[in-house]
Amino acid sequence: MKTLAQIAAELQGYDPQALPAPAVGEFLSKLVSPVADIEDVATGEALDRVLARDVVSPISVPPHDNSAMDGFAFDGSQLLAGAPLELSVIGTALAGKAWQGDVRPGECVKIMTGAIMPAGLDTVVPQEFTRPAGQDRIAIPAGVLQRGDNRRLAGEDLTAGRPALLQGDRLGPAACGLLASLGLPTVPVLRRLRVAYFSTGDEILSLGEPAREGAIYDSNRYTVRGMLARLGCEVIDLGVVRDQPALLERAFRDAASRADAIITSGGVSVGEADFTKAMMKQLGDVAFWKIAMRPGRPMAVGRIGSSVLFGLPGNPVAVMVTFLAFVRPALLRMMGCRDCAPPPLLRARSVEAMRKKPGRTEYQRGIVSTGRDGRLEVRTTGNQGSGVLSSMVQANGLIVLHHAQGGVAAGDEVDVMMFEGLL
Ligand SMILES: Nc1nc2c(c(=O)[nH]1)N[C@H]1C(S)=C(S)[C@@H](COP(=O)(O)OP(=O)(O)OC[C@H]3O[C@@H](n4cnc5c(N)ncnc54)[C@H](O)[C@@H]3O)O[C@H]1N2
Ligand code: MOO
Repeated sequence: MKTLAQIAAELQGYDPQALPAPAVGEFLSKLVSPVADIEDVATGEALDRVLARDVVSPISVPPHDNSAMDGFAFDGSQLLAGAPLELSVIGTALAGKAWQGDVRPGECVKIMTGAIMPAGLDTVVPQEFTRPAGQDRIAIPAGVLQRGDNRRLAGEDLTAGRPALLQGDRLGPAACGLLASLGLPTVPVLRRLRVAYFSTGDEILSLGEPAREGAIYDSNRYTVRGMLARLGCEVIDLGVVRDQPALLERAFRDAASRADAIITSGGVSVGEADFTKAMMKQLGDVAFWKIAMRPGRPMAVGRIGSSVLFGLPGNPVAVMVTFLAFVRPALLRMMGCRDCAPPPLLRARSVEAMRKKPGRTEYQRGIVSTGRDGRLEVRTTGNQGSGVLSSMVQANGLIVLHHAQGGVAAGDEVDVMMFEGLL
């Protein structure tokens, strides 16, 4: 386990007081490492879990050559360019009930989608391409078909003995279906990541408490809980912790004893009535960053005991932006994922001008839609204040104005990080 000082020494030009946003990901990737414990779970319960080992196909899928269409199977070597073909229908192959007999030249077998191809046959003509040509006979017009059409080959999806999924794959719905197609009732996965969260601040109210002057309800706890749930993490919700050393110490110690990662919100800036930073410093190896970005400028990172600490700024939008850009990729790495990159960027035409100075990364809340010309366009949600949580509800992506980038004119293309389904 490297100390923060060791990681800092490995990074060129590391300055915690003016950290470019791209350097944050690099730092965090050196700070965190994947969990090691493996458990078997039922395939039906494996959604969002991370594979602990490669899964080698025990069988081929599909197990036999079979038909992709309802139609007639025949030996495609009889197809001659420019010529129609007439065939006698000598039997029927059903899905789950194969045709067993011999099929000679001039003959075909009626076949259903998914039925095993009769021996020696390699081509299927869909029913609607044919016309009747007398008792138990069909005609295939010239030019509608090529040899091999509408036949699915054994093993074309998965081949016995080859890896079907790789260690570190995060199991989405398709991967769960794939495991089931292999007949695997259980799958080895890494244990779920345990993440503790608490909000700090004397002005923060929990739900159920009566409103009072100067106080606001805790929203960060709910956004963080939701974002962690989307990642498939086990959430240890420690609620709101008052700004008192004894309470903060208890919360940090409790979190560190139970969680792989601790996320907090608030108390990482330069405010006066803040014991949060002091307690982080006292209990752990923690750096206090000023990131050259907006929103999400102040952030604390490090370790308390063996737990990784992400001390997010208090502003509700800053919490979500820093989570998406930095915490989520770091947690994915801790979960053992092969792919822990931040969401990919896509290009969209900005319908409005945006002011921006080079020297920091800005994440503006954007609404991406399809323009009249069929191309993607993006508009901002308006007020970009980092306390305006409604902007995150309206937005479907973050417009990323990069570190070195200046202002944007209406009509310019910009990068957008889509977050639908992630946040
Ligand atoms: N002199 C400076 N002041 C500030 C700076 C700075 O660099 N110099 N940075 C600003 C930025 S940027 C941010 S972000 C905030 C971060 O401050 P803290 O992390 O110390 O957070 P707090 O002061 O506790 O709260 C900030 C803001 O967010 C609200 N908040 C906090 N927790 C919650 C919660 N759980 N649910 C909803 N809202 C919450 C809180 O009431 C404050 O309004 O500092 C700036 N100031
Ligand atoms: O972290 Mo702050 O959002 O830049 O207000």
